[in-house]
Amino acid sequence: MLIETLASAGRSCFAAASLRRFSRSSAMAKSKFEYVRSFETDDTCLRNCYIVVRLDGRNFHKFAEQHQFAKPNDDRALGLMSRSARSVMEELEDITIAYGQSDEFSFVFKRTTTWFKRRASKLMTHVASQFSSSYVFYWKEFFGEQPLLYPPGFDGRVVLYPTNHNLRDYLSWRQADCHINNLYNTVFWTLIQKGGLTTTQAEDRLKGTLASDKNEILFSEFDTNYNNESAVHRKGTTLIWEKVRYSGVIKSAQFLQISVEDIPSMCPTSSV
Ligand SMILES: Nc1nc2c(ncn2[C@@H]2O[C@H](COP(=O)(O)OP(=O)(O)OP(=O)(O)O)[C@@H](O)[C@H]2O)c(=O)[nH]1
Ligand SMILES: [Mg+2]
Ligand SMILES: [Mg+2]
Repeated sequence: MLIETLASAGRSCFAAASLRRFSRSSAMAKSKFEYVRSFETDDTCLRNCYIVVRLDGRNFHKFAEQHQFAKPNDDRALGLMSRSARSVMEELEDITIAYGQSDEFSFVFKRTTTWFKRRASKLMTHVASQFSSSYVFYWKEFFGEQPLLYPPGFDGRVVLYPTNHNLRDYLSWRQADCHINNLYNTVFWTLIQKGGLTTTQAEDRLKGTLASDKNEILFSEFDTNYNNESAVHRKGTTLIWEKVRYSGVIKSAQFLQISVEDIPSMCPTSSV
């Protein structure tokens, strides 16, 4: 077996290395292979910037179909995304805000974080792996006996924002994306599920319509006021730490689920 061969080779290397330790000075301890380290590139994130890691589900269009997600929004899937994001915030240091919608979640690290020496690849991979393993770990809590058919994956990217204004605009941008998609999807699926249209007919009906037209279709044809739809569906989910007092000492310990617009009033401007 290849694995066994490598393992026994590893053991004899180790024995040889131990012997050499007695015969060579510590200055000589570096192996001739050490130079390969210099191939690693420096990916330290610029100081003073907010580090944002955004994850997005890989091919979730297919994943949602195969796991029969409700259309346009599946509360089990959204709950599982938020639960996984909570696990990331609990396990990893210095994340102050997380914002999620659909199959994506953004995590905002403190400006001053020195976690993993601000190395982008370390931060991103820790967030992605903690999130992915939590998604699988907590699956049953949200989907019960419905089986997870294959392991889901999430891609990650790191973006730096130098000012509070930029960070707020970033979060507003993701929330605007949520709003635009959700309004479209809500009307689209209403036309199909309640109006009896085919997907092609619904697409044609919505071609070139503005937000006001979509609101009007919902209101006049289906007696639905879009503003009364669930806030989580319209605005996404924001997780922040809530400061709570334990015997006189203030600690950040609980999660609040709030709307992005409420962030400025909940956090001091120096940190957001
Ligand atoms: N039915 C349903 N589908 C969902 C829900 N949340 C996410 N999705 C699906 O997930 C997709 C996410 O979109 P994208 O991230 O742009 O596309 P993707 O298929 O994941 O492709 P890549 O991200 O490029 O890998 C949506 O288009 C939906 O098909 C949900 O609550 N219900
Ligand atoms: Mg995706
Ligand atoms: Mg997405």
